[in-house]
Amino acid sequence: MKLIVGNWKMNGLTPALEEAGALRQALEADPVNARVGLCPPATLIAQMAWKLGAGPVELGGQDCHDKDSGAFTGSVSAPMLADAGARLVILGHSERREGFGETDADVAAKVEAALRAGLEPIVCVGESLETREAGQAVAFVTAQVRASLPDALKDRPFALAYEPIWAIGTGLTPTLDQIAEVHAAIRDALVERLGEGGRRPPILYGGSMKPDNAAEILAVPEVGGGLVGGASLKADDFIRIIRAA
Ligand SMILES: O=C[C@H](O)COP(=O)(O)O
Repeated sequence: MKLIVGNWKMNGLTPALEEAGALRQALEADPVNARVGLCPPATLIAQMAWKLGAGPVELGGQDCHDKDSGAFTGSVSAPMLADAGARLVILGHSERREGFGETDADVAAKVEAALRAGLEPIVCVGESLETREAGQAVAFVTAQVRASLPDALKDRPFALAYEPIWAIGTGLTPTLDQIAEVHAAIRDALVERLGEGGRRPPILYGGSMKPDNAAEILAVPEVGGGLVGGASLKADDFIRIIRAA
């Protein structure tokens, strides 16, 4: 079963709760064979949890601190996300790695915090255009996988997301062969890092996934779902991507 997760990033005020309600209604009226997650801004999680109830949409955060509590002004902890109603949390998104200087070690510490709070992490990796053009995409991304996943993930539910930075919000996407190549390499790195275990964490694709390209991307081997930014903001578009799964 594919996992399709919407990441609203820093978008969404109270009226946007209606989009979440519309998503729930559509999925209840016509259920899908997919797991669906939605990661709104932290300010909306608690209200959205009431709106979504125990329905088909799981809530997530977009980041968390690596400490459970303390003097960290402005930060949100993993227990706070869980308390508000989240079950998932996106970690290591390139907008955090690039914009806030998060290292692989920082991401690994946040993954441990998420697991302590009972959250399911979605760990993001992805190369810049410069790295891809230098022929280093696979080496770069697999190095991120090896360094961002702590031992604590063994036998715990989690997902990875491959998001080429140059495809995020640009309308550009890699070819299906390029997606297949990186996803296969991520799977190998994952097995090398954490062993086969009993589970097979999904590897999501993210970066300009839209209703009209979702089906072909989701059919690529080792693409276990999607991490959707812009196209998750409107329930109609997001539902079309979910149904493509
Ligand atoms: O987390 C989502 C990704 O950054 C993709 O964003 P996008 O679908 O707007 O390109």
